Amino acid sequence: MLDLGEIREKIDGIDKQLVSLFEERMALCHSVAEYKISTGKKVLDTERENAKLAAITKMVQNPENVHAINDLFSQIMANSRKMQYRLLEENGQTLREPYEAVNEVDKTNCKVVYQGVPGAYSYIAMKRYFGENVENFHVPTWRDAMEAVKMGKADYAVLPIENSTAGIVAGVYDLLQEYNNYIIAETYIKVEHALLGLPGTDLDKVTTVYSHPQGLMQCEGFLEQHKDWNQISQANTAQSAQKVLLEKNPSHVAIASEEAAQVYGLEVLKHKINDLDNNTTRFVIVTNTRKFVKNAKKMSIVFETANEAGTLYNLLSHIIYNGLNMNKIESRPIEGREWEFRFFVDFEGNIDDPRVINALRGIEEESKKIKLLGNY
Ligand SMILES: O=C(O)C(=O)C[C@]1(C(=O)O)C=C[C@@H](O)C=C1
Repeated sequence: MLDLGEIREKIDGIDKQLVSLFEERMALCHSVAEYKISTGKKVLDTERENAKLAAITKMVQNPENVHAINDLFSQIMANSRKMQYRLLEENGQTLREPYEAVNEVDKTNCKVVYQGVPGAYSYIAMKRYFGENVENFHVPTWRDAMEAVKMGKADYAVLPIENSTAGIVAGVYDLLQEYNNYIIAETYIKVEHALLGLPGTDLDKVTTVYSHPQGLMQCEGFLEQHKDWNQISQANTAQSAQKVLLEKNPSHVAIASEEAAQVYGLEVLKHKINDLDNNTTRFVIVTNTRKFVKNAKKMSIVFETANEAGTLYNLLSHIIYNGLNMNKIESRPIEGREWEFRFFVDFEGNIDDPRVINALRGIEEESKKIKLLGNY
């Protein structure tokens, strides 16, 4: 019977040599970094890495180890690159673009744009974030809102980005990628649908209910009790409320927010008729300059990868290596390129934190394209 203690002692001896050799290798990579700092040569040299892996594969004696050794050396070189990026940044060779640090979002002297009509959830998000009296206007589409911010017609846009039950608002993700507008803040609004009607509406006489398809779906349980009602979809919930007001027909009702009842002078016939209690929408506040609040804690980036095995894993490794907590990843197809994707990633961190700087540097160097969407 082999003695475990003895075997472990041998393993310890080998590990000692591995550590010492690894440190020797890293010291050489420091010199490589110095060379690259003075010559401007790129850190990632895929040709050299591939040649290295091929050479190493040839040295392996037991074929069983080929895969593991390739994996090991890929990791060793990845660590070498991460160390080199840190040195480059420390030597002032930064790829960072300047930004303006502000203490807080100026909510008083600004004009805000939102998509939809008064009483819509974007309207509610705007009022809750900027206050009741904020100067504002509304536009028909999210793109119009982005455009208004880009052209300086509004200082900020309020856009829905995800809902806790329905998932992401893909169109807004795509616009964030397309425009050079930046997220400066976010706000969460609990979606609470109410049943609205003309003052004095008799529920027994209702024939028709209007709402956005999501609104109808989210109140399925309530509508089950009124199977005889005609459910008619509208472009948004607030518009449904407006329709009830304009039609002046007491047998027509709408599912919308209580704010919409206020805006359109309707009566709340039933409060909180949504099936789930935890239905929340996250909104982002977007502006047209690279302006971030000083104590910002969340980074949002988007990057594109080559369609090759392991690229996403390698890019995310920069976030993990730097000890940053990644809390979201979404992929969206790249227009005009079949089966190629860009990835939207959120992680915790501030743009001035050296760990964030190092992670962004690594992704910038090793992805096809990266864009900072915001730090908020
Ligand atoms: O030889 C280089 O150019 C290095 O930077 C060293 C090294 C390595 O660790 O072996 C690291 C990164 C490059 O992609 C290739 C190789």
